[in-house]
Amino acid sequence: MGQPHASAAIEYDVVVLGAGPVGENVADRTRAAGLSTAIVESELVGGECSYWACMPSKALLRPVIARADARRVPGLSQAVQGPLDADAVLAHRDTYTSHWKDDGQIDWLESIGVRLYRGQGRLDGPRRVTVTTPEGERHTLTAKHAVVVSTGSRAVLPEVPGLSGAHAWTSREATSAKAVPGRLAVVGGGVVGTEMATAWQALGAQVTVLVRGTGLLPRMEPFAGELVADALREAGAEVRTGVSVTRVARTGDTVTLTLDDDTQLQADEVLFATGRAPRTDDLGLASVGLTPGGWLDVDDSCRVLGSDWLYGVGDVNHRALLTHQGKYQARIAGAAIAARASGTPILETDPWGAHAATADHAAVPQVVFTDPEVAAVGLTAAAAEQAGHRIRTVDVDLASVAGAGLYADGYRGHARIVVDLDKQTLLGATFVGPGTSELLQAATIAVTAEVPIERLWHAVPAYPTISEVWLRLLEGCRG
Ligand SMILES: Cc1cc2nc3c(=O)[nH]c(=O)nc-3n(C[C@H](O)[C@H](O)[C@H](O)COP(=O)(O)OP(=O)(O)OC[C@H]3O[C@@H](n4cnc5c(N)ncnc54)[C@H](O)[C@@H]3O)c2cc1C
Ligand SMILES: NC(=O)c1ccc[n+]([C@@H]2O[C@H](COP(=O)([O-])OP(=O)(O)OC[C@H]3O[C@@H](n4cnc5c(N)ncnc54)[C@H](O)[C@@H]3O)[C@@H](O)[C@H]2O)c1
Repeated sequence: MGQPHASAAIEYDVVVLGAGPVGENVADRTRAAGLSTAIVESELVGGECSYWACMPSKALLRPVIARADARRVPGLSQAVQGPLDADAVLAHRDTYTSHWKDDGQIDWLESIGVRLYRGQGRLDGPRRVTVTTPEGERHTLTAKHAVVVSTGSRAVLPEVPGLSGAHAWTSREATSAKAVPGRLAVVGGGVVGTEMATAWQALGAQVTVLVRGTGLLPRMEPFAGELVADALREAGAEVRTGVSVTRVARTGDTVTLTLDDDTQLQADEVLFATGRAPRTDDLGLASVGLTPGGWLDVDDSCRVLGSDWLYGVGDVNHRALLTHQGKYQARIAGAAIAARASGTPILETDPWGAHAATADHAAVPQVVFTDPEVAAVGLTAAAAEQAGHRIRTVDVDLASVAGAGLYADGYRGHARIVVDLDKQTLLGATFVGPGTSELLQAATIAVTAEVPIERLWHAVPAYPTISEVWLRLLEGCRG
Protein backbone atom coordinates (compact mmCIF):
# COMPACT_ATOMS: atom_id res chain seq x y z
CA MET A 1 0.00 0.00 0.00
CA GLY A 2 1.38 3.45 -0.89
CA GLN A 3 1.63 6.45 1.43
CA PRO A 4 -1.69 8.13 2.14
CA HIS A 5 -2.36 11.12 -0.11
CA ALA A 6 -1.22 14.30 1.68
CA SER A 7 -2.70 17.77 1.20
CA ALA A 8 -1.43 21.25 2.18
CA ALA A 9 -1.77 22.21 5.84
CA ILE A 10 -4.96 24.04 6.80
CA GLU A 11 -4.80 26.41 9.75
CA TYR A 12 -7.49 26.72 12.44
CA ASP A 13 -7.37 28.62 15.70
CA VAL A 14 -8.24 25.43 17.56
CA VAL A 15 -8.09 21.75 16.60
CA VAL A 16 -9.99 19.27 18.78
CA LEU A 17 -9.16 15.55 18.67
CA GLY A 18 -12.18 13.42 19.55
CA ALA A 19 -15.84 14.40 19.11
CA GLY A 20 -17.31 12.81 22.22
CA PRO A 21 -19.45 14.95 24.51
CA VAL A 22 -16.34 16.68 25.79
CA GLY A 23 -14.73 17.49 22.43
CA GLU A 24 -18.08 18.73 21.15
CA ASN A 25 -18.42 21.07 24.12
CA VAL A 26 -14.90 22.46 23.82
CA ALA A 27 -15.52 23.13 20.12
CA ASP A 28 -18.83 24.81 20.94
CA ARG A 29 -17.11 27.13 23.41
CA THR A 30 -14.14 28.06 21.24
CA ARG A 31 -16.40 28.63 18.23
CA ALA A 32 -18.73 30.78 20.31
CA ALA A 33 -15.67 32.83 21.29
CA GLY A 34 -15.03 33.53 17.60
CA LEU A 35 -12.17 31.06 17.13
CA SER A 36 -12.14 28.94 13.98
CA THR A 37 -12.38 25.33 15.14
CA ALA A 38 -11.90 21.92 13.54
CA ILE A 39 -12.83 18.65 15.23
CA VAL A 40 -11.50 15.20 14.31
CA GLU A 41 -13.44 11.99 14.95
CA SER A 42 -12.36 8.45 14.14
CA GLU A 43 -15.66 6.70 14.94
CA LEU A 44 -19.02 8.34 15.70
CA VAL A 45 -19.61 11.99 16.56
CA GLY A 46 -21.07 11.88 20.07
CA GLY A 47 -18.43 9.48 21.40
CA GLU A 48 -18.61 6.59 23.82
CA CYS A 49 -21.28 8.31 25.91
CA SER A 50 -23.87 8.48 23.15
CA TYR A 51 -23.44 5.00 21.66
CA TRP A 52 -21.82 2.59 24.14
CA ALA A 53 -22.03 4.16 27.60
CA CYS A 54 -24.38 6.67 29.28
CA MET A 55 -27.23 6.75 26.78
CA PRO A 56 -27.72 3.05 25.99
CA SER A 57 -27.06 1.97 29.58
CA LYS A 58 -29.60 4.40 30.99
CA ALA A 59 -32.12 3.46 28.28
CA LEU A 60 -31.74 -0.16 29.44
CA LEU A 61 -32.04 0.78 33.10
CA ARG A 62 -34.94 3.22 33.00
CA PRO A 63 -37.68 0.55 32.61
CA VAL A 64 -35.96 -1.58 35.24
CA ILE A 65 -36.06 1.23 37.79
CA ALA A 66 -39.56 2.37 36.81
CA ARG A 67 -40.90 -1.17 37.26
CA ALA A 68 -39.13 -1.60 40.59
CA ASP A 69 -40.58 1.72 41.81
CA ALA A 70 -44.07 0.81 40.61
CA ARG A 71 -43.87 -2.59 42.32
CA ARG A 72 -43.45 -0.79 45.65
CA VAL A 73 -46.68 1.21 45.34
CA PRO A 74 -49.76 -0.49 46.79
CA GLY A 75 -52.60 -0.52 44.30
CA LEU A 76 -50.19 -0.37 41.40
CA SER A 77 -47.82 -3.21 42.19
CA GLN A 78 -50.12 -6.00 41.02
CA ALA A 79 -50.31 -4.37 37.58
CA VAL A 80 -46.54 -4.61 37.05
CA GLN A 81 -45.69 -8.11 38.27
CA GLY A 82 -44.94 -9.45 34.82
CA PRO A 83 -41.57 -9.59 33.10
CA LEU A 84 -40.14 -6.68 31.16
CA ASP A 85 -40.64 -6.82 27.42
CA ALA A 86 -36.94 -7.26 26.65
CA ASP A 87 -37.36 -6.82 22.90
CA ALA A 88 -39.14 -3.50 23.44
CA VAL A 89 -36.49 -2.35 25.91
CA LEU A 90 -33.69 -3.20 23.48
CA ALA A 91 -35.55 -1.47 20.65
CA HIS A 92 -35.99 1.63 22.82
CA ARG A 93 -32.26 1.52 23.60
CA ASP A 94 -31.59 1.41 19.86
CA THR A 95 -33.56 4.60 19.29
CA TYR A 96 -31.58 6.27 22.10
CA THR A 97 -28.36 5.50 20.26
CA SER A 98 -29.92 6.70 16.97
CA HIS A 99 -29.20 3.15 15.75
CA TRP A 100 -25.47 3.97 16.07
CA LYS A 101 -25.68 6.72 13.45
CA ASP A 102 -24.39 10.22 14.08
CA ASP A 103 -26.21 12.31 11.45
CA GLY A 104 -28.00 14.41 14.08
CA GLN A 105 -24.78 15.31 15.83
CA ILE A 106 -23.09 16.17 12.52
CA ASP A 107 -25.95 18.56 11.74
CA TRP A 108 -25.39 20.20 15.11
CA LEU A 109 -21.64 20.63 14.49
CA GLU A 110 -22.45 22.22 11.13
CA SER A 111 -24.99 24.54 12.77
CA ILE A 112 -22.36 25.93 15.13
CA GLY A 113 -19.76 26.35 12.38
CA VAL A 114 -17.30 23.66 13.48
CA ARG A 115 -15.53 21.81 10.66
CA LEU A 116 -15.56 18.00 11.08
CA TYR A 117 -12.74 15.80 9.82
CA ARG A 118 -13.48 12.08 9.92
CA GLY A 119 -10.49 9.86 10.58
CA GLN A 120 -7.74 9.05 13.01
CA GLY A 121 -6.14 12.23 14.36
CA ARG A 122 -2.53 12.24 15.47
CA LEU A 123 -0.20 14.91 16.75
CA ASP A 124 2.71 15.54 14.42
CA GLY A 125 4.84 17.91 16.44
CA PRO A 126 3.76 21.13 18.21
CA ARG A 127 0.41 22.60 17.10
CA ARG A 128 0.23 20.20 14.16
CA VAL A 129 -2.25 17.38 13.60
CA THR A 130 -2.61 14.83 10.83
CA VAL A 131 -5.89 13.15 10.01
CA THR A 132 -5.90 9.85 8.16
CA THR A 133 -9.35 9.31 6.69
CA PRO A 134 -10.93 5.86 6.32
CA GLU A 135 -10.26 6.20 2.58
CA GLY A 136 -6.53 6.67 3.25
CA GLU A 137 -6.41 10.39 2.53
CA ARG A 138 -4.27 12.51 4.83
CA HIS A 139 -5.05 16.05 5.96
CA THR A 140 -2.64 18.22 7.89
CA LEU A 141 -4.13 20.76 10.26
CA THR A 142 -2.25 23.40 12.21
CA ALA A 143 -3.58 25.12 15.31
CA LYS A 144 -2.79 28.77 15.89
CA HIS A 145 -3.82 28.71 19.54
CA ALA A 146 -4.58 25.24 20.87
CA VAL A 147 -4.86 21.53 20.20
CA VAL A 148 -7.35 19.84 22.51
CA VAL A 149 -7.10 16.10 23.13
CA SER A 150 -10.50 14.74 24.15
CA THR A 151 -10.13 11.19 22.88
CA GLY A 152 -11.71 9.60 25.95
CA SER A 153 -11.09 6.15 27.34
CA ARG A 154 -11.66 2.51 26.49
CA ALA A 155 -12.37 -0.57 28.59
CA VAL A 156 -9.37 -2.37 30.08
CA LEU A 157 -9.20 -6.16 30.00
CA PRO A 158 -6.97 -7.71 32.66
CA GLU A 159 -4.22 -10.21 31.84
CA VAL A 160 -6.14 -13.44 32.42
CA PRO A 161 -5.11 -16.62 30.57
CA GLY A 162 -7.62 -17.50 27.87
CA LEU A 163 -9.38 -14.15 27.92
CA SER A 164 -8.29 -13.01 24.48
CA GLY A 165 -10.04 -15.96 22.79
CA ALA A 166 -13.16 -15.91 24.95
CA HIS A 167 -15.12 -13.17 23.12
CA ALA A 168 -15.71 -11.43 26.44
CA TRP A 169 -18.03 -8.47 26.62
CA THR A 170 -16.70 -5.05 27.56
CA SER A 171 -18.97 -2.09 28.27
CA ARG A 172 -19.46 -1.78 24.50
CA GLU A 173 -21.12 -5.18 24.11
CA ALA A 174 -22.92 -4.87 27.45
CA THR A 175 -24.64 -1.71 26.24
CA SER A 176 -25.26 -2.74 22.63
CA ALA A 177 -26.09 -6.49 22.82
CA LYS A 178 -28.99 -7.49 20.58
CA ALA A 179 -30.31 -10.31 22.77
CA VAL A 180 -30.51 -11.22 26.45
CA PRO A 181 -27.98 -13.92 27.36
CA GLY A 182 -29.24 -16.85 29.43
CA ARG A 183 -26.39 -16.62 31.94
CA LEU A 184 -24.15 -13.56 32.31
CA ALA A 185 -21.03 -13.44 34.47
CA VAL A 186 -19.94 -9.92 35.42
CA VAL A 187 -16.35 -9.43 36.55
CA GLY A 188 -15.86 -6.21 38.54
CA GLY A 189 -18.13 -4.53 41.05
CA GLY A 190 -17.61 -0.91 40.04
CA VAL A 191 -20.12 1.34 38.36
CA VAL A 192 -20.32 -0.46 35.01
CA GLY A 193 -20.50 -3.86 36.70
CA THR A 194 -23.33 -2.95 39.08
CA GLU A 195 -25.39 -1.05 36.51
CA MET A 196 -25.10 -3.73 33.86
CA ALA A 197 -25.77 -6.53 36.36
CA THR A 198 -28.95 -4.68 37.40
CA ALA A 199 -30.09 -4.20 33.82
CA TRP A 200 -29.44 -7.69 32.44
CA GLN A 201 -30.75 -9.51 35.50
CA ALA A 202 -34.02 -7.59 35.18
CA LEU A 203 -34.12 -8.26 31.44
CA GLY A 204 -34.07 -12.00 32.09
CA ALA A 205 -30.42 -13.09 32.34
CA GLN A 206 -29.16 -15.12 35.31
CA VAL A 207 -26.37 -12.82 36.50
CA THR A 208 -23.38 -13.68 38.70
CA VAL A 209 -21.21 -10.77 39.82
CA LEU A 210 -17.62 -11.64 40.72
CA VAL A 211 -15.83 -9.12 42.90
CA ARG A 212 -12.25 -9.50 44.01
CA GLY A 213 -12.65 -7.05 46.91
CA THR A 214 -15.04 -7.07 49.85
CA GLY A 215 -18.03 -5.43 48.18
CA LEU A 216 -19.59 -3.44 45.38
CA LEU A 217 -18.89 0.21 44.53
CA PRO A 218 -15.70 0.37 46.61
CA ARG A 219 -15.07 4.07 46.00
CA MET A 220 -18.38 5.07 47.58
CA GLU A 221 -19.65 4.98 51.18
CA PRO A 222 -19.76 1.30 52.22
CA PHE A 223 -23.54 1.27 52.72
CA ALA A 224 -24.02 2.06 49.01
CA GLY A 225 -22.45 -1.18 47.84
CA GLU A 226 -24.17 -3.14 50.60
CA LEU A 227 -27.66 -1.93 49.69
CA VAL A 228 -27.06 -2.50 45.97
CA ALA A 229 -25.72 -6.02 46.63
CA ASP A 230 -28.76 -6.83 48.79
CA ALA A 231 -31.08 -5.67 46.02
CA LEU A 232 -29.23 -7.57 43.31
CA ARG A 233 -29.48 -10.74 45.37
CA GLU A 234 -33.19 -10.14 45.96
CA ALA A 235 -33.60 -9.72 42.21
CA GLY A 236 -32.13 -13.19 41.79
CA ALA A 237 -28.52 -12.38 40.93
CA GLU A 238 -25.59 -13.94 42.71
CA VAL A 239 -22.96 -11.57 44.11
CA ARG A 240 -19.70 -13.24 45.10
CA THR A 241 -16.99 -11.24 46.85
CA GLY A 242 -13.33 -12.02 47.47
CA VAL A 243 -12.91 -14.02 44.26
CA SER A 244 -10.65 -13.48 41.27
CA VAL A 245 -10.82 -15.01 37.82
CA THR A 246 -7.67 -16.99 37.03
CA ARG A 247 -8.60 -18.47 33.65
CA VAL A 248 -11.26 -18.05 30.98
CA ALA A 249 -12.10 -20.57 28.27
CA ARG A 250 -14.80 -20.53 25.64
CA THR A 251 -16.13 -23.68 24.05
CA GLY A 252 -18.89 -22.97 21.59
CA ASP A 253 -21.66 -21.04 23.31
CA THR A 254 -20.31 -21.58 26.81
CA VAL A 255 -17.64 -19.66 28.62
CA THR A 256 -16.01 -21.25 31.66
CA LEU A 257 -14.41 -19.07 34.32
CA THR A 258 -11.95 -20.63 36.75
CA LEU A 259 -11.79 -18.79 40.05
CA ASP A 260 -9.03 -18.57 42.63
CA ASP A 261 -11.12 -20.53 45.14
CA ASP A 262 -10.79 -23.50 42.76
CA THR A 263 -14.40 -23.33 41.65
CA GLN A 264 -15.63 -22.87 38.11
CA LEU A 265 -18.51 -20.87 36.75
CA GLN A 266 -20.18 -21.37 33.39
CA ALA A 267 -22.00 -18.66 31.52
CA ASP A 268 -23.16 -17.76 28.05
CA GLU A 269 -21.42 -14.38 28.17
CA VAL A 270 -18.89 -12.76 30.46
CA LEU A 271 -18.61 -9.02 30.94
CA PHE A 272 -15.30 -7.62 32.13
CA ALA A 273 -16.11 -4.30 33.81
CA THR A 274 -12.65 -3.76 35.21
CA GLY A 275 -11.87 -0.12 34.56
CA ARG A 276 -10.68 2.16 31.77
CA ALA A 277 -7.51 3.14 29.89
CA PRO A 278 -6.90 6.41 28.03
CA ARG A 279 -7.15 6.45 24.25
CA THR A 280 -3.72 8.00 23.79
CA ASP A 281 -1.74 5.05 22.43
CA ASP A 282 -2.09 5.98 18.73
CA LEU A 283 -2.13 9.73 19.01
CA GLY A 284 1.39 10.82 18.10
CA LEU A 285 2.11 11.85 21.68
CA ALA A 286 5.80 10.96 21.29
CA SER A 287 6.08 13.72 18.65
CA VAL A 288 5.51 16.29 21.41
CA GLY A 289 7.60 14.56 24.08
CA LEU A 290 4.76 12.74 25.87
CA THR A 291 4.38 9.04 26.60
CA PRO A 292 1.92 7.18 24.37
CA GLY A 293 -0.79 5.31 26.23
CA GLY A 294 -0.70 7.45 29.38
CA TRP A 295 -3.33 9.66 30.96
CA LEU A 296 -2.66 13.36 30.28
CA ASP A 297 -1.55 15.37 33.31
CA VAL A 298 -3.19 18.76 33.18
CA ASP A 299 -3.52 21.88 35.32
CA ASP A 300 -6.87 23.23 36.48
CA SER A 301 -7.46 24.96 33.12
CA CYS A 302 -6.97 21.49 31.57
CA ARG A 303 -3.74 22.55 29.86
CA VAL A 304 -1.16 19.76 29.69
CA LEU A 305 1.62 20.39 32.21
CA GLY A 306 4.66 21.93 30.53
CA SER A 307 2.82 22.97 27.35
CA ASP A 308 1.39 26.35 26.33
CA TRP A 309 -0.84 25.00 23.53
CA LEU A 310 -1.90 21.41 24.32
CA TYR A 311 -5.00 20.63 26.39
CA GLY A 312 -6.36 17.32 27.72
CA VAL A 313 -10.05 17.42 28.54
CA GLY A 314 -12.54 14.76 29.69
CA ASP A 315 -11.80 11.11 30.46
CA VAL A 316 -8.34 11.39 28.92
CA ASN A 317 -7.04 13.46 31.86
CA HIS A 318 -8.37 10.97 34.44
CA ARG A 319 -9.70 13.71 36.75
CA ALA A 320 -13.27 12.38 36.80
CA LEU A 321 -14.50 9.84 34.27
CA LEU A 322 -17.99 11.26 33.90
CA THR A 323 -19.72 12.99 31.03
CA HIS A 324 -21.04 15.92 33.06
CA GLN A 325 -17.65 16.53 34.66
CA GLY A 326 -15.90 16.34 31.27
CA LYS A 327 -18.36 18.83 29.84
CA TYR A 328 -17.67 21.13 32.79
CA GLN A 329 -13.96 20.85 32.04
CA ALA A 330 -14.78 21.64 28.41
CA ARG A 331 -16.51 24.86 29.44
CA ILE A 332 -13.52 25.84 31.60
CA ALA A 333 -10.89 24.87 29.00
CA GLY A 334 -12.85 26.57 26.21
CA ALA A 335 -12.95 29.80 28.24
CA ALA A 336 -9.23 29.52 29.05
CA ILE A 337 -8.29 28.94 25.39
CA ALA A 338 -10.40 31.91 24.32
CA ALA A 339 -8.91 34.15 27.03
CA ARG A 340 -5.35 33.16 26.17
CA ALA A 341 -6.05 33.63 22.44
CA SER A 342 -7.34 37.14 23.05
CA GLY A 343 -4.24 38.02 25.08
CA THR A 344 -5.98 38.29 28.45
CA PRO A 345 -2.94 38.89 30.70
CA ILE A 346 -4.07 37.08 33.84
CA LEU A 347 -6.51 34.20 33.86
CA GLU A 348 -8.88 33.45 36.73
CA THR A 349 -7.17 30.23 37.76
CA ASP A 350 -7.70 30.67 41.51
CA PRO A 351 -10.03 28.07 43.02
CA TRP A 352 -13.57 28.50 41.66
CA GLY A 353 -12.30 31.02 39.08
CA ALA A 354 -13.66 31.08 35.51
CA HIS A 355 -10.60 29.21 34.24
CA ALA A 356 -10.18 26.57 36.94
CA ALA A 357 -12.02 23.23 37.04
CA THR A 358 -12.03 23.34 40.85
CA ALA A 359 -15.11 21.15 41.22
CA ASP A 360 -13.06 18.20 39.94
CA HIS A 361 -11.27 18.23 43.30
CA ALA A 362 -14.09 19.24 45.62
CA ALA A 363 -17.54 18.35 44.37
CA VAL A 364 -17.92 15.65 41.72
CA PRO A 365 -21.51 14.43 41.63
CA GLN A 366 -22.34 10.93 40.44
CA VAL A 367 -25.49 8.86 40.17
CA VAL A 368 -25.28 5.10 39.85
CA PHE A 369 -28.52 4.05 38.18
CA THR A 370 -28.99 0.78 40.04
CA ASP A 371 -32.04 -0.23 42.06
CA PRO A 372 -31.69 1.36 44.57
CA GLU A 373 -30.10 4.42 43.02
CA VAL A 374 -26.90 5.75 44.53
CA ALA A 375 -26.32 9.51 44.43
CA ALA A 376 -23.12 10.95 45.84
CA VAL A 377 -21.10 14.15 45.74
CA GLY A 378 -17.82 15.26 47.26
CA LEU A 379 -15.81 13.23 49.73
CA THR A 380 -16.78 10.03 51.49
CA ALA A 381 -15.98 9.90 55.21
CA ALA A 382 -12.94 7.72 54.51
CA ALA A 383 -11.65 10.01 51.75
CA ALA A 384 -12.18 13.10 53.89
CA GLU A 385 -10.23 11.58 56.77
CA GLN A 386 -7.49 10.50 54.41
CA ALA A 387 -7.29 14.08 53.13
CA GLY A 388 -6.73 15.26 56.71
CA HIS A 389 -10.10 16.93 57.38
CA ARG A 390 -11.56 16.95 60.88
CA ILE A 391 -15.00 15.53 60.26
CA ARG A 392 -18.14 14.12 61.70
CA THR A 393 -20.72 12.11 59.85
CA VAL A 394 -24.47 12.20 60.23
CA ASP A 395 -26.50 9.20 59.07
CA VAL A 396 -30.22 8.91 58.50
CA ASP A 397 -32.31 5.87 57.65
CA LEU A 398 -34.38 7.10 54.75
CA ALA A 399 -37.27 4.88 55.83
CA SER A 400 -37.87 7.41 58.63
CA VAL A 401 -38.75 10.15 56.14
CA ALA A 402 -42.47 10.56 55.40
CA GLY A 403 -41.94 11.36 51.72
CA ALA A 404 -39.86 8.22 51.27
CA GLY A 405 -42.58 6.08 52.83
CA LEU A 406 -45.11 7.53 50.41
CA TYR A 407 -42.76 7.03 47.50
CA ALA A 408 -42.38 3.33 48.17
CA ASP A 409 -44.00 0.91 50.55
CA GLY A 410 -41.31 -0.56 52.80
CA TYR A 411 -38.82 2.04 51.55
CA ARG A 412 -35.21 1.05 52.12
CA GLY A 413 -32.46 3.62 51.87
CA HIS A 414 -29.77 5.47 53.69
CA ALA A 415 -28.19 8.93 53.67
CA ARG A 416 -24.96 10.31 55.05
CA ILE A 417 -23.40 13.74 55.13
CA VAL A 418 -19.77 14.42 55.92
CA VAL A 419 -19.35 17.64 57.88
CA ASP A 420 -16.14 19.66 58.03
CA LEU A 421 -15.85 20.43 61.75
CA ASP A 422 -13.54 23.39 61.19
CA LYS A 423 -15.59 25.14 58.51
CA GLN A 424 -19.03 23.83 59.59
CA THR A 425 -19.84 23.09 55.95
CA LEU A 426 -20.46 19.89 54.00
CA LEU A 427 -17.60 17.97 52.38
CA GLY A 428 -19.77 15.25 50.94
CA ALA A 429 -23.17 13.60 50.84
CA THR A 430 -24.43 10.18 49.77
CA PHE A 431 -28.02 9.09 49.28
CA VAL A 432 -29.01 5.52 48.50
CA GLY A 433 -32.60 4.62 47.80
CA PRO A 434 -35.34 4.74 45.22
CA GLY A 435 -35.80 8.23 43.78
CA THR A 436 -32.68 9.68 45.38
CA SER A 437 -30.93 10.72 42.16
CA GLU A 438 -32.90 13.96 42.05
CA LEU A 439 -31.72 14.86 45.57
CA LEU A 440 -28.18 15.21 44.38
CA GLN A 441 -28.08 18.69 42.93
CA ALA A 442 -29.08 20.25 46.28
CA ALA A 443 -26.13 18.49 47.89
CA THR A 444 -23.83 19.53 45.06
CA ILE A 445 -24.79 23.16 45.59
CA ALA A 446 -24.27 22.87 49.35
CA VAL A 447 -20.80 21.35 48.91
CA THR A 448 -19.70 23.63 46.05
CA ALA A 449 -20.93 26.84 47.64
CA GLU A 450 -19.71 25.75 51.10
CA VAL A 451 -23.06 26.76 52.55
CA PRO A 452 -22.71 26.97 56.34
CA ILE A 453 -24.75 24.39 58.25
CA GLU A 454 -26.40 27.28 60.10
CA ARG A 455 -27.73 28.66 56.82
CA LEU A 456 -28.76 25.24 55.48
CA TRP A 457 -31.05 25.08 58.52
CA HIS A 458 -33.12 27.78 56.77
CA ALA A 459 -33.38 25.81 53.50
CA VAL A 460 -36.71 24.19 54.29
CA PRO A 461 -37.50 20.99 52.37
CA ALA A 462 -41.08 20.58 51.19
CA TYR A 463 -43.34 18.13 53.03
CA PRO A 464 -43.83 15.27 52.28
CA THR A 465 -40.88 14.73 49.89
CA ILE A 466 -37.82 12.51 50.15
CA SER A 467 -35.89 15.80 50.41
CA GLU A 468 -37.02 16.02 54.02
CA VAL A 469 -34.05 13.78 54.69
CA TRP A 470 -32.14 17.09 54.72
CA LEU A 471 -34.09 18.16 57.80
CA ARG A 472 -33.23 14.89 59.57
CA LEU A 473 -29.57 15.22 58.58
CA LEU A 474 -29.39 18.82 59.82
CA GLU A 475 -31.18 17.94 63.04
CA GLY A 476 -28.47 15.31 63.47
CA CYS A 477 -25.82 17.99 62.93
CA ARG A 478 -27.25 20.44 65.40
CA GLY A 479 -28.17 17.88 68.01
C1 LIG B 1 -21.13 1.71 30.39
C2 LIG B 1 -20.82 3.14 30.77
C3 LIG B 1 -21.83 3.93 31.28
C4 LIG B 1 -21.56 5.24 31.62
N1 LIG B 1 -22.57 5.99 32.16
C5 LIG B 1 -22.34 7.25 32.51
C6 LIG B 1 -23.37 8.05 33.06
O1 LIG B 1 -24.51 7.60 33.25
N2 LIG B 1 -23.11 9.32 33.40
C7 LIG B 1 -21.87 9.85 33.21
O2 LIG B 1 -21.67 11.02 33.53
N3 LIG B 1 -20.85 9.12 32.69
C8 LIG B 1 -21.06 7.84 32.34
N4 LIG B 1 -20.05 7.10 31.80
C9 LIG B 1 -18.75 7.74 31.54
C10 LIG B 1 -18.81 8.53 30.21
O3 LIG B 1 -19.17 7.66 29.16
C11 LIG B 1 -17.46 9.17 29.90
O4 LIG B 1 -17.03 9.91 31.02
C12 LIG B 1 -17.59 10.10 28.71
O5 LIG B 1 -17.98 9.40 27.56
C13 LIG B 1 -16.27 10.82 28.44
O6 LIG B 1 -16.42 11.69 27.36
P1 LIG B 1 -15.17 12.05 26.44
O7 LIG B 1 -15.70 12.99 25.39
O8 LIG B 1 -14.02 12.46 27.27
O9 LIG B 1 -14.76 10.68 25.76
P2 LIG B 1 -15.57 9.67 24.75
O10 LIG B 1 -17.01 9.77 25.01
O11 LIG B 1 -14.85 8.41 24.93
O12 LIG B 1 -15.28 10.30 23.33
C14 LIG B 1 -13.99 10.33 22.78
C15 LIG B 1 -14.10 10.36 21.27
O13 LIG B 1 -12.79 10.50 20.71
C16 LIG B 1 -12.69 9.67 19.57
N5 LIG B 1 -11.28 9.40 19.32
C17 LIG B 1 -10.42 8.66 20.09
N6 LIG B 1 -9.19 8.69 19.57
C18 LIG B 1 -9.25 9.46 18.45
C19 LIG B 1 -8.30 9.89 17.50
N7 LIG B 1 -7.03 9.56 17.57
N8 LIG B 1 -8.72 10.69 16.47
C20 LIG B 1 -10.01 11.04 16.39
N9 LIG B 1 -10.95 10.69 17.27
C21 LIG B 1 -10.58 9.92 18.29
C22 LIG B 1 -13.50 8.45 19.94
O14 LIG B 1 -13.90 7.74 18.78
C23 LIG B 1 -14.67 9.08 20.69
O15 LIG B 1 -15.72 9.38 19.81
C24 LIG B 1 -20.27 5.79 31.45
C25 LIG B 1 -19.24 4.98 30.94
C26 LIG B 1 -19.50 3.67 30.60
C27 LIG B 1 -18.40 2.83 30.04
N1 LIG C 1 -23.63 6.22 36.20
C1 LIG C 1 -22.40 6.64 36.01
O1 LIG C 1 -22.04 7.75 36.37
C2 LIG C 1 -21.42 5.74 35.34
C3 LIG C 1 -21.81 4.51 34.84
C4 LIG C 1 -20.84 3.66 34.31
C5 LIG C 1 -19.53 4.09 34.23
N2 LIG C 1 -19.19 5.31 34.69
C6 LIG C 1 -17.79 5.74 34.69
O2 LIG C 1 -17.02 4.86 33.92
C7 LIG C 1 -15.82 4.57 34.61
C8 LIG C 1 -15.46 3.14 34.38
O3 LIG C 1 -16.34 2.26 35.10
P1 LIG C 1 -15.85 0.82 35.50
O4 LIG C 1 -16.94 0.18 36.29
O5 LIG C 1 -15.31 0.13 34.30
O6 LIG C 1 -14.61 1.14 36.39
P2 LIG C 1 -14.49 1.25 37.99
O7 LIG C 1 -13.12 1.73 38.22
O8 LIG C 1 -15.65 1.98 38.58
O9 LIG C 1 -14.66 -0.25 38.50
C9 LIG C 1 -13.82 -1.27 38.07
C10 LIG C 1 -13.79 -2.32 39.14
O10 LIG C 1 -13.13 -3.46 38.63
C11 LIG C 1 -12.26 -3.95 39.61
N3 LIG C 1 -11.19 -4.68 38.92
C12 LIG C 1 -10.14 -4.16 38.24
N4 LIG C 1 -9.37 -5.15 37.74
C13 LIG C 1 -9.97 -6.31 38.09
C14 LIG C 1 -9.67 -7.68 37.87
N5 LIG C 1 -8.60 -8.05 37.18
N6 LIG C 1 -10.50 -8.61 38.39
C15 LIG C 1 -11.60 -8.23 39.10
N7 LIG C 1 -11.92 -6.97 39.34
C16 LIG C 1 -11.12 -6.01 38.84
C17 LIG C 1 -11.78 -2.75 40.37
O11 LIG C 1 -11.37 -3.11 41.65
C18 LIG C 1 -13.04 -1.88 40.38
O12 LIG C 1 -13.83 -2.09 41.50
C19 LIG C 1 -16.04 4.88 36.07
O13 LIG C 1 -14.96 5.64 36.55
C20 LIG C 1 -17.31 5.65 36.12
O14 LIG C 1 -17.09 6.94 36.60
C21 LIG C 1 -20.11 6.13 35.26
